[in-house]
Amino acid sequence: MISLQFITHRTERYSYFESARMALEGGCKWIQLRMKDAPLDEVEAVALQLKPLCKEHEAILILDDHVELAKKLEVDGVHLGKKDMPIDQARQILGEAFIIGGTANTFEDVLLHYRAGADYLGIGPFRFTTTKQNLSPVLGLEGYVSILAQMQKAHIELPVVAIGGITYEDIPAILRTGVNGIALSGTILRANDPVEETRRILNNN
Ligand SMILES: Cc1ncc(COP(=O)(O)OP(=O)(O)O)c(N)n1
Ligand SMILES: Cc1ncsc1CCOP(=O)(O)O
Ligand SMILES: [Mg+2]
Repeated sequence: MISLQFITHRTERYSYFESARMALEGGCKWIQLRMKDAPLDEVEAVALQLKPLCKEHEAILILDDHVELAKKLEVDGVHLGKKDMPIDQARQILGEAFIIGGTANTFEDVLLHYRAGADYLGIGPFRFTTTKQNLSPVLGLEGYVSILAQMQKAHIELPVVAIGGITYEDIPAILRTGVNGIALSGTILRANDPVEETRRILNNN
């Protein structure tokens, strides 16, 4: 079964909590609470609701961007990009027990995150997506092949999660590039039945 990280996103149909609940119900074991532009107190309220549910499902809960909140709420970790707190600074605040993920679009990004002590990398975008503004250049399959080859040459062994515009049909080919997992938001949230779609993704990959 693949390693699947579900990333929450604002939709007309579902609340952040409901979207994460459906992914968990479908068997997802890794939730990233991403509430772009939401006030911190709202992120805190949803995270507090989600934390026991993730525990019940034996799933990891990480927050997008909010290092201090992750520490305060004792969730499992954070995901940080170029515009967020640097990973080495986050590590000083969170210590070794928290998971810290970093966004990469190039091998140079990978090197920086590796040296700063990231636990995993979210590499993307695979293709264009409207889930995130100000996207970095699209990587396609060749982008993953190239970055993973450079990582291997440099003996950098960090788990890689592919992200950005990934559909159900894309998953087998992306996994064949050697990435360790997939992060999805829209593909699950746009499905008629997000619980079933999560199950279908997990059971067939
Ligand atoms: C798994 C994963 N990979 C990449 C990202 C993007 O993070 P970031 O570059 O900080 O952009 P925002 O998500 O904060 O808009 C991610 N969140 N998760
Ligand atoms: C957060 C993020 N970072 C790069 S692409 C992306 C969005 C992923 O969502 P989707 O699977 O809907 O494209
Ligand atoms: Mg960020």
